[in-house]
Amino acid sequence: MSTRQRPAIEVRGVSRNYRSTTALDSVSVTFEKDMIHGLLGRNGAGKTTLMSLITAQDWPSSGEISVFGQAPHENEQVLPKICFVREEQKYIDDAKASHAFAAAALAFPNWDWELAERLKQDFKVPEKTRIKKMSRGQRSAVGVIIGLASRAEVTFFDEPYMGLDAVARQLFYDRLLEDYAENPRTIVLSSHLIDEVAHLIENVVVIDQGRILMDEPVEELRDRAVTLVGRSDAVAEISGTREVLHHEELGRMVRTTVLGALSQTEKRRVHELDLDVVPVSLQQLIVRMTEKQQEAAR
Ligand SMILES: Nc1ncnc2c1ncn2[C@@H]1O[C@H](COP(=O)(O)OP(=O)(O)OP(=O)(O)O)[C@@H](O)[C@H]1O
Repeated sequence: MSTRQRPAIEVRGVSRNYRSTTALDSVSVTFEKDMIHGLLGRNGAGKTTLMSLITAQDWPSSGEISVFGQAPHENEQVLPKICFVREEQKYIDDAKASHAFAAAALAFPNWDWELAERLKQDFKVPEKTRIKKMSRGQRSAVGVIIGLASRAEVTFFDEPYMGLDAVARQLFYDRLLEDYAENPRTIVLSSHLIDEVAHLIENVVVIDQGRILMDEPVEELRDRAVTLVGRSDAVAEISGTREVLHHEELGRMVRTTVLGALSQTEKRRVHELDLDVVPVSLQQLIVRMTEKQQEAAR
């Protein structure tokens, strides 16, 4: 028998049709337990729809979803384990941050007040302002705090950085990693800022026009390409006939990203030629791999 544990989330053949739009087209994907997954895709790709279905805020037109082996819809055993942080979260009319946190504390059994208080200071969330009157960034901070302090076994962050400035975004990434290290759980983060979340995510799911285009561990993805920096003739010797994903010229120096890992012989040659091998930009890699998949599907 396999020792592999069952994924936290299983989506099988799920479609969601709106009148004239197929937001999800027979999607099958799993999200492993205790991992940070990146759910990436262009505007309108179907990310929010997929997250809404898994978190039982919407019903699929067809297909099956299970979270910890159970259908999440109207399931009181599963729903307290799921937290969904999204921009257009509705709060009761006069709610202040403290009211939203109190409601979350009731909804999520693992809620941590100490963490919520600390994050409230970190993000400088105003005490007395009603959420309705808060700035976009302050409202995002309230959502992020609920997502982290709920310590839900499955947490979805749908582009949580909307309106957050660079400092607040970094704070969110840092606090997420710190808390995840101490309390591993299943986190799905949707984002357009691929390079910004690249160091956080362990697995990448790319969705496009309602279909899954890629589902792969980040480490494996990174090994698919290499970026070489150095003299143009030396880089050209190694890049040879490989497919170039990206190329920049900086005077006599070039920076080229090519598909395919380096062989041992090539690695030695790279050293002799005094070339630098730098980590690949996940954004470039995903954009190019996605284009290739789309070309192949045509
Ligand atoms: N309630 C709805 N009624 C009609 N069409 C909808 C509805 N919700 C989503 N759609 C459509 O379904 C598709 C997927 O939308 P979705 O919000 O899931 O995309 P997304 O990947 O989250 O996009 P973004 O990155 O722009 O937020 C889009 O074409 C969208 O217009």
